[in-house]
Amino acid sequence: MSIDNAQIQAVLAQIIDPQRGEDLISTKSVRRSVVENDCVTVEVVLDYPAQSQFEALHTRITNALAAVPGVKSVDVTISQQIVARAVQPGIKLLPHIKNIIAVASGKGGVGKSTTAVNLALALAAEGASVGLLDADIYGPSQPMMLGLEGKPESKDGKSMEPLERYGIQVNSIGFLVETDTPMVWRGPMVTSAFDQLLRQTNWRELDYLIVDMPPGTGDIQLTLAQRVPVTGAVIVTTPQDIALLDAKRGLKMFEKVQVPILGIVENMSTHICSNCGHAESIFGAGGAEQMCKQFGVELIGSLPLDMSIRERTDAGCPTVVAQPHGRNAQIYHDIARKVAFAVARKARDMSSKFPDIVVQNT
Ligand SMILES: Nc1ncnc2c1ncn2[C@@H]1O[C@H](COP(=O)(O)OP(=O)(O)OP(=O)(O)O)[C@@H](O)[C@H]1O
Repeated sequence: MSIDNAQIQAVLAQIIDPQRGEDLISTKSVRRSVVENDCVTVEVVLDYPAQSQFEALHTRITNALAAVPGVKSVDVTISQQIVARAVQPGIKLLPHIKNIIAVASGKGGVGKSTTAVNLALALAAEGASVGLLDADIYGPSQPMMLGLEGKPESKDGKSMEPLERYGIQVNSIGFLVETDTPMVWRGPMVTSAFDQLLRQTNWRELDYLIVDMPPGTGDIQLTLAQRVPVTGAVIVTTPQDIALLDAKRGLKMFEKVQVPILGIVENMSTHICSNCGHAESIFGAGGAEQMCKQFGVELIGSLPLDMSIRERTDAGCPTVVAQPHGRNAQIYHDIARKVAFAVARKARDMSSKFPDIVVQNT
């Protein structure tokens, strides 16, 4: 008796994507399945970056299908395709950038830039095309965190080429001004500098652009959140009450401009003693979790206050590349996965499918 495609689909519906906890059929990951003369061909396309998981998934699918009685051969291909998701109503996507993710914090110094750079590197490590825009106009730290110096090249005198490091494209206000120059920028100047960095950089086909936002929730941040097509925001906080209070303000600001919160990262949640490894909640515990419950958002990761994070990041080699198999890198990878899932769960962007409507008096 020959086998049919319904049997194959039924087997695929039993295979759970371990990253996601959902089966391959309900996540619409099976792009094509064909049975010809009892030979099975299956094409799986994941909508989030997961290159490191391809091999294991390939083996599982192949073994499951090969075990179906009557199957002569199995040919499985796995790839990933990240698509542009919907942004705030009325704002158009930027060319060459599929998804912009803002990394924000209500308060300065909580580890927003450290989280942003490690998030960008973790997404890139899974095969995504990633850019990092350092919009922290008051204190750009990405050049130092990535060990990058120099100015972006300009081929036409108008636009800039992003710099590259560890496989990600980068631009920062820090490349354009002397880093030790005190910057007393007024609001409108800040937003125009940000606009230039965002729109005049020749980003090359990005799946994700991670934007390291300036700290705070004032007019500048609000303007940025309003005029940039943002897929979602990640809010970084520390466990102290004061930081949480500011993080709540940040959360409300994004809600106000209809930018969804993809998750909250609690940084410096426990202190790890570098001598004995003892963990202690010196800034308090449970605050971020409570805040997430209150606002119905996900706590997507907690990083300890760990000297190695500061040492690596401040030395220009962030944790995800410096210690890729370490515990902290795994936490950043986990955060990146959750961010990518949250993005993938959003509706696709359809604005490019509609023509611009021009109203004319004739
Ligand atoms: N989990 C951590 N453990 C130890 N040190 C950390 C951790 N996270 C960040 N740091 C260090 O804390 C300092 C501040 O971090 P970072 O610059 O990322 O904060 P920020 O919120 O972006 O600050 P700013 O408001 O100035 O932009 C840096 O020296 C960084 O290396």
